[in-house]
Amino acid sequence: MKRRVYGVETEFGINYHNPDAKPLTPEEVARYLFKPVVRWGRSSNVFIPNGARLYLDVGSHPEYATAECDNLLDLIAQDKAGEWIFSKLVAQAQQAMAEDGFHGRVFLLKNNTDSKGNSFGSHENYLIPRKTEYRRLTEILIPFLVTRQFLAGAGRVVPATEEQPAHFSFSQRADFVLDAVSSATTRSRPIINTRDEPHADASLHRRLHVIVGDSNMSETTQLLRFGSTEIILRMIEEGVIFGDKRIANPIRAIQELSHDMTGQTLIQLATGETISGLDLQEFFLEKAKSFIAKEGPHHEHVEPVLELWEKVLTAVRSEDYSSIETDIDWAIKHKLLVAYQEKHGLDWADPRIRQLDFTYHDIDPARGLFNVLQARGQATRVLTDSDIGHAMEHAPATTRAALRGRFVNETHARGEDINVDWVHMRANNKPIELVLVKDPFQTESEKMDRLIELLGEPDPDYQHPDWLRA
Ligand SMILES: Nc1ncnc2c1ncn2[C@@H]1O[C@H](COP(=O)(O)OP(=O)(O)OP(=O)(O)O)[C@@H](O)[C@H]1O
Ligand SMILES: [Mg+2]
Repeated sequence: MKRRVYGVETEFGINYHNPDAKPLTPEEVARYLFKPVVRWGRSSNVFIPNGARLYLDVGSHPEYATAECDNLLDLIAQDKAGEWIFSKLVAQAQQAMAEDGFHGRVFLLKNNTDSKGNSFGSHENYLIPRKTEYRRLTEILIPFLVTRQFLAGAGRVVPATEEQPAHFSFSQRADFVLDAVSSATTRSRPIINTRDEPHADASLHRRLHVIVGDSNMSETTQLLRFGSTEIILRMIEEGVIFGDKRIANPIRAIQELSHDMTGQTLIQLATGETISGLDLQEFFLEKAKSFIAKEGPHHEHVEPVLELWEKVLTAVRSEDYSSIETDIDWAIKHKLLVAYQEKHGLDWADPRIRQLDFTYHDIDPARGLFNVLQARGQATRVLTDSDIGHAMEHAPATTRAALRGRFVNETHARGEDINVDWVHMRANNKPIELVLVKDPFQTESEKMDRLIELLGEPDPDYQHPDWLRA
């Protein structure tokens, strides 16, 4: 596929610091967070004007799933827009709680594990042709994903256990992965989830669901994460021969590699061969470079992604991270934590260091440590603030999300009761069939035009609530 549809889902962690006698549970805090959402959309599971889905599942991990994007920068902007929307919802929740006599502080964290050892995800979705042989795809993709943590891990302070002292690891998520491929997302927590829900014409397409990734704060890291994976997918689809790189025990490998910051841990392949994690990832980079040299780049971000990919592997190999300490989440975090340790004479086991790890992921623009570093120019960007503001209010223009965005805008401006999912849109009180958009690239629909005409005049005073505006 030269033009691909992507989407990313983020589950956020909630922290509540509670000075009151009667504590609020994370579930109760989540309910405060979603009050304005329910007021606006009559549900805690809504599609918003930028085409994204915002919802509160069982438990207390609010989720934001971006609209379908066909361009990496759109994808990153749509994902960041989710952080900005939730940060407005946090401020509103904080106020509503204070009015009810609760004086704690709410923190929404875009990370993948909490202090109690729970894990929550960041799921990537890639449109792939149905004809791609799925088994071959997973056999190539899993060794790539097991070693992708060098490129896109968000870094984690790992508390001491009986076997190991406290230390820093590449990945947030690696320790919680339990399976290579599976159709369950929570129970077995696989690298690739095989549940077959294409949200598209199933005879043509499949939606590849990668659930092993860390949530990223850094825009540059996101570019490398999604961009490198997309290049590998393209190569698989073009029939590039990778040889047999299956890892004998992918779960053990992903965990061991995460904890060795040299990248030199040896892993055993199914063929019996052993190879270091770094050499395995380097193999994919070299393959990608020669493929692109031969075929040419298929979109404008291919070359920058390859350059960044090489830069990161060189840095890991030299164990000198200075060339990537503004680009890659784990390296940005590592630099920050090491500087703090040196200044205060602390080690990895100190609870203050662990706290800083969490605070790195706080989505609050003024309080979150990543956001503070970025504002000071210590994290490189691929977007501007106005790109993100735009993505809060506008769906991507080049996928069916454009139709969904238009539908949500037009119906809310008329107070219509609606029903929406990734492929369907319906105004419940209008006697017209639902609009069905199975093609993720479709941006026009006559049926939608007719439906909107039927709706009559919009309320001239209608405005989306503040949390949906930049
Ligand atoms: N055909 C498609 N190809 C690739 N990505 C898609 C396609 N259709 C939708 N997406 C993306 O897939 C994601 C779906 O998010 P959603 O949270 O609804 O996931 P799910 O896996 O269907 O369900 P759940 O999270 O409830 O288990 C969104 O980011 C969306 O943009
Ligand atoms: Mg989801």
